[in-house]
Amino acid sequence: MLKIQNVTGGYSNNPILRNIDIEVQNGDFFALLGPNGSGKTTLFKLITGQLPIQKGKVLLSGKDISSYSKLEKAKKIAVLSQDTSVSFDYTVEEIVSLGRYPHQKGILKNLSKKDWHIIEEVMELTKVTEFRHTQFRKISGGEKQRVLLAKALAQEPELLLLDEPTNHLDIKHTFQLLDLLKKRQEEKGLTIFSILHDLNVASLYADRFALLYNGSLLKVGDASLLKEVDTLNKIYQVQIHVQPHPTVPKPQLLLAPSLPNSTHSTFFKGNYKINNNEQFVHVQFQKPLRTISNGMVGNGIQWIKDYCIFSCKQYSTIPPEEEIQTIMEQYSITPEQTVATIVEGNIGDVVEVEREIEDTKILIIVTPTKMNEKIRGFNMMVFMDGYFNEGALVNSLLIATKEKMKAMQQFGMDEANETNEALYLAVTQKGDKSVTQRAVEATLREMVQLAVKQVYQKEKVVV
Ligand SMILES: Nc1ncnc2c1ncn2[C@@H]1O[C@H](COP(=O)(O)OP(=O)(O)OP(=O)(O)O)[C@@H](O)[C@H]1O
Repeated sequence: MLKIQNVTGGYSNNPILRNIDIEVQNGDFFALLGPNGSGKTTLFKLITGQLPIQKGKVLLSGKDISSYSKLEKAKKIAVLSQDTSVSFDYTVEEIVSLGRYPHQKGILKNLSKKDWHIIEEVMELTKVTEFRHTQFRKISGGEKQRVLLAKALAQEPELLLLDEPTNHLDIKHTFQLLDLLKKRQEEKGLTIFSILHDLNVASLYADRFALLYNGSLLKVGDASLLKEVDTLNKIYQVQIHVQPHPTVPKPQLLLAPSLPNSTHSTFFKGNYKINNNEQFVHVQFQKPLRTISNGMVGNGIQWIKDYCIFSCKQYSTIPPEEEIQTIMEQYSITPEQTVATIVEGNIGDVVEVEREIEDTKILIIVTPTKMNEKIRGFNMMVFMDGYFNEGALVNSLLIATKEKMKAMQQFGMDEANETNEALYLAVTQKGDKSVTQRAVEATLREMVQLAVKQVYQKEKVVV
């Protein structure tokens, strides 16, 4: 549909953009990304003919774009730029009807029945019908944006060029506008080429992406381009973390403030305290840790400061969340960053095991759940002072579980024991990213074994 071939160009003799090659396929939603000043608007202007191309060419449906007449071009391309100013004092409806101009026939260029049908349809789609008779200058920036989109759609273009179309829009209208464009793309095969600033929004809607940096094309590709964190960190100069969207199969970026980040905290020494008796264990840290857990409250992956296990004689019919809330109130534990589980039986004394491997400190806190003075299960909290990605977190969780089972079997307990056991694994996310997972794994195994053994020794269980 649109082929940008080795294009160089810019303002007078200053070629802002150099050797740009981009191909936009028929029916694609293509997002042009890049930081401020990277040349996105300049490229836009080179395509629309507002700026002369110094080298290379732009092809539209295989034909040099400069060989199209103005009217021919207007039948194929509609442009929605950032400039929402309009020279005359038109009403909204008049502006939208201007979009039909390239299709009007005859000398008088009157609007036909079909033209009116399309005008009504696009005004409905963009939700501007209600102010159709209002002067364009009297509506808000976001409403103007929608009216100009209606005008662009009234043109019935094959290709829609958009320069940051969501600039003036709030979240609701941003998503409404992009939903509308996506529908138009899917139902009518509209090809969309849009400058977008918000990488997460771009990820949700676009099929292909181009990344401009300093006037050069850095990357072209599908959504996996947004997973190239090192490239994005470099060109946007912010700390970016990528993660999958929980319901849409697209990546989403999380940004971190560039505040001083201490390499390693000394979080084990004096930075946590343990309260423990037969009814509960409460491990409290001064700062939250990224935690993966099977808690009844605060489960999944969350930032947690308070790690609780409460005991009960027998599970009641009250939902555990409510029961936990009551218990937490009783002990004055705030619920904001808390993970908590209720287990059946009494809670035994805690055992703490601490190690350091390759600069990563690991602390394991284990408590047994007991019934009739017999150990029925083990609750385990693993704290690690280092950076762990999600794969490493899941892996560590698996190792801790497996090793606990093995240790329990060595002491004659079988896994058929149907008690609820708490497993919390927490990391500080500080320090060097390249913790050698293998070394951590081996240490973790040894620590879990030791912790379980010490619980048996403490509880004076004879094997
Ligand atoms: N009219 C102009 N005359 C000369 N240079 C210009 C002109 N407009 C922009 N530039 C320069 O061209 C470079 C690219 O600007 P451009 O507007 O294309 O960037 P952009 O990627 O669209 O940025 P933004 O995200 O801020 O809109 C900038 O260095 C800018 O200073």
